[in-house]
Amino acid sequence: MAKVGIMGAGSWGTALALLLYKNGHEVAVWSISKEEVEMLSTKREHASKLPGVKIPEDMEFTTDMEAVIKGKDFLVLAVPSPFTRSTARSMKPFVADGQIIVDVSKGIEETTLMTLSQQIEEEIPQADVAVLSGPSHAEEVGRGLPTSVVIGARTKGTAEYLQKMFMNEVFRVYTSPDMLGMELGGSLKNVIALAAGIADGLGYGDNTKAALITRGIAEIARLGVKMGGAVESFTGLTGIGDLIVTCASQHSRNRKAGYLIGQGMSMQAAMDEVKMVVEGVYSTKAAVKLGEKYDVALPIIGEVNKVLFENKDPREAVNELMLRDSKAEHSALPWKEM
Ligand SMILES: NC(=O)C1=CN([C@@H]2O[C@H](COP(=O)(O)OP(=O)(O)OC[C@H]3O[C@@H](n4cnc5c(N)ncnc54)[C@H](OP(=O)(O)O)[C@@H]3O)[C@@H](O)[C@H]2O)C=CC1
Ligand SMILES: O=C(CO)COP(=O)(O)O
Repeated sequence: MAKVGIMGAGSWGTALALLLYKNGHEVAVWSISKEEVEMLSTKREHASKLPGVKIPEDMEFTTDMEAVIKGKDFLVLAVPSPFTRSTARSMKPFVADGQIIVDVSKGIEETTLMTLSQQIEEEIPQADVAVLSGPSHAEEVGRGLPTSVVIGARTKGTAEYLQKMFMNEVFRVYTSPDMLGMELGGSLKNVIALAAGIADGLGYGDNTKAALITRGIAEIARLGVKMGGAVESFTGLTGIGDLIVTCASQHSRNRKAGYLIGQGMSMQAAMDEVKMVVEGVYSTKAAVKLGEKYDVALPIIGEVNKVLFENKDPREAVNELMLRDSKAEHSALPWKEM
């Protein structure tokens, strides 16, 4: 049995707290919000985010960060990506040398273009930082539906230790040394999921969605491989796997926000309506900057950026994608000389 501290009591933090508790670990959860701590401690259910999922009486919720960090075998960081750096900075004084922090959030910092693990390593240099990613909606993990994810870490030892801690008969965990590829896949898929939602909101069909998913992963992999990620991370659970679930699922916040935008809502109104974090909105600008920095064409991401931040009509964005210069799908094989 391990002692685990969870930082963040939103849907993902709570679902993972329950999973680790069921695996026999002792779990304490920190939230920045007094109201959230009070609600979870008394109601023993996250009614708005994980309705119907009971929280055990002996799972502690608190705003006391030090108490949740000190003496824990590992920590799980599950706050929205715009708050990863600030939360890590507040955690730093309490984190022991070599203490493991598993980041489970998905995003890229717009100003520095750093992944979340890079930000945490910068803020808490004494920590052993790992990541968990893959197709895993909290609503389904909370209900114990079969799910597969990947743990990425600097060392095989940490990855395999965490694999053992998280894995059970409905939660299958693979390991990977490619933290960069995993994190790029996890954050960039949210931008494509916004596009898929927009297409749904416009009333487009399955053909459109399949094209967005397929050309979207081509974009993500092109950039990710150029940045040093492994192609297998983009063709695996943390790439195409997470992209499929986010573009297709009724649970996806990014797809839902995109849907509302496709129906005519402004970006801000759509985010307010979703009520939970819509990470793709934050990752879009960072993705555009990464495309420029690494000189990689990102046509779908570029159009999402214009729809979100330049009030471009989504129909016009789709038209432009359809009418780009004609080209070959790929150049993996040479043409035959006739
Ligand atoms: N939900 C999911 O299915 C999955 C989510 N993820 C990722 O996990 C991360 C968290 O998502 P999720 O749990 O859904 O988000 P939620 O919106 O459900 O919850 C976020 C939590 O962070 C808290 N919070 C708000 N502001 C701050 C702050 N300034 N500092 C620290 N904490 C703050 C929120 O408190 P309050 O409620 O008071 O605002 C809430 O407890 C995201 O990066 C997401 O992409 C990854 C896989 C699955
Ligand atoms: O990353 C996720 C599932 O793997 C969650 O996606 P959303 O944030 O769009 O709900």
